[in-house]
Amino acid sequence: SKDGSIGDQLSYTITGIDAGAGIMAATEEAIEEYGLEGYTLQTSSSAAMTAALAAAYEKEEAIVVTGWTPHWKFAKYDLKYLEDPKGVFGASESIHTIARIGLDADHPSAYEVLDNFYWDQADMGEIMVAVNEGADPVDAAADWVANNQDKVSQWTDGVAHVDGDKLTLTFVAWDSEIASTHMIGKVLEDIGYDVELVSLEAAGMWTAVATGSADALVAAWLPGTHAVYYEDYKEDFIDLGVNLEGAGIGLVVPAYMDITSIEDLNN
Ligand SMILES: C[SH](C)CC(=O)O
Repeated sequence: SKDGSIGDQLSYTITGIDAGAGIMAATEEAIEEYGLEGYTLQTSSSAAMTAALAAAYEKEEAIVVTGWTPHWKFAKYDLKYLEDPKGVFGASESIHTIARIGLDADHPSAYEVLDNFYWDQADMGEIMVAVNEGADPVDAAADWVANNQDKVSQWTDGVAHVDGDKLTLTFVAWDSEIASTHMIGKVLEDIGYDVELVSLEAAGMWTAVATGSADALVAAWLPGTHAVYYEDYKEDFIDLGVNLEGAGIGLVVPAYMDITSIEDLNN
């Protein structure tokens, strides 16, 4: 192609995020399975990845990132997932809510709201886009909750309010989880909890709930992406089920790149 091989254009680099994210393990597996000669997966963060994407897109340069849906990048840029014929990145994922053992006895109202929590990609997207456009996540979450009382009341109707009980939610600073965690934290505050949000790496997020040092997380990507963490801790938490469906992970490139499959990275 015009500027040497695809690998040359990409400097044989896949632009990743934080090391503990499941998508990073999946990408390492893809490098193996597809025999991506000479490629390295760059570890950074969700924010650094989106900054690199913006810079490349601006100059119509080649880039391949570890990408996921829902995410604001698909609204902002013309992007595509590379086909994954070997199915390394799995099929559709759901995001689950995970509670510590004992939460139902200690904080029944929080447990009930977390168990009821379910929303869709458009809901999450509203908060993600607002944050990407400069809003503080606390404000973007509060706006969404204020504007979506019909949906929120389905989670909170009939749930007893509390008076300042302390609650800790853990998450990883992925744009999707910044949105969901701030939102459900605001809902829990509105029924009286004093909510602390703790941002950790993926392993730390899971460990905190599994050891009971945190109360819950709404950031479990299953069945594939967080399978390792789910298996590690499966006796030590309560899976409250799906809070968002139709999620997905994979390798993502700008539409201007003339490749369609992960296999084309070897061209
Ligand atoms: C980056 S996705 C939101 C989740 C994951 O890969 O662990």
